[in-house]
Amino acid sequence: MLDVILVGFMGTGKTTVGEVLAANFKRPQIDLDDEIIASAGKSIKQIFADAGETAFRQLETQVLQQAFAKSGILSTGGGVVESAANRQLLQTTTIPVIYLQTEPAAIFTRLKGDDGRPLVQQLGESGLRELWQRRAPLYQSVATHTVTTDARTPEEVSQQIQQLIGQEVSHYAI
Ligand SMILES: Nc1ncnc2c1ncn2[C@@H]1O[C@H](COP(=O)(O)OP(=O)(O)OP(=O)(O)O)[C@@H](O)[C@H]1O
Ligand SMILES: O=C(O)C1=C[C@@H](O)[C@@H](O)[C@H](O)C1
Ligand SMILES: [Mg+2]
Repeated sequence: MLDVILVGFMGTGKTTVGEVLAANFKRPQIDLDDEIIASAGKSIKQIFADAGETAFRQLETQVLQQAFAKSGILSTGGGVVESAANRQLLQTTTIPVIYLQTEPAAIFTRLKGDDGRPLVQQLGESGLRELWQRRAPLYQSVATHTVTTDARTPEEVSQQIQQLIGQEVSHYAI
């Protein structure tokens, strides 16, 4: 069974925090973007270039559904809430869904120079800000908890999540 699901905009730290939680809990990490890359046999940039965003979203829904049969910490991709079917899955699960919330300014600082996220290149700073505004209520609509990350390190964010989901890291001593 999945322990926890991380959602949030690009650059909020879902992959990074997922790694910390997986290490602390000694559980596997499942990263949906990595699952998509493995399933397609190419990078996200290449999937967008070859098949477009719609095809990418179909793959994303497939790997999300498959992830519910797995065990561990699930880091989603930033656009997982675009699909109503995905939102319904996230809204109806009993697994805690944590929204990592980060203001656009901090996200831009983190993603400056990033070359692996096609939407960062396509949309630029103002387009990304609009996308952030449009998606914010969608993340809220699927989340059981919200953690702000702007002024927190990934380790601090992980500690906060562990407190929220009621598990002490010492129970899982490394
Ligand atoms: N709390 C944090 N403070 C500072 N930098 C961070 C924090 N969390 C993540 N980062 C940095 O931000 C960048 C993006 O992080 P990460 O890849 O984990 O984001 P993501 O939410 O998984 O994005 P995506 O939706 O594209 O998968 C990385 O360089 C990472 O080191
Ligand atoms: O926010 C998004 O739409 C995306 C986020 C990334 O995690 C990747 O899934 C991809 O770059 C698209
Ligand atoms: Mg990620």
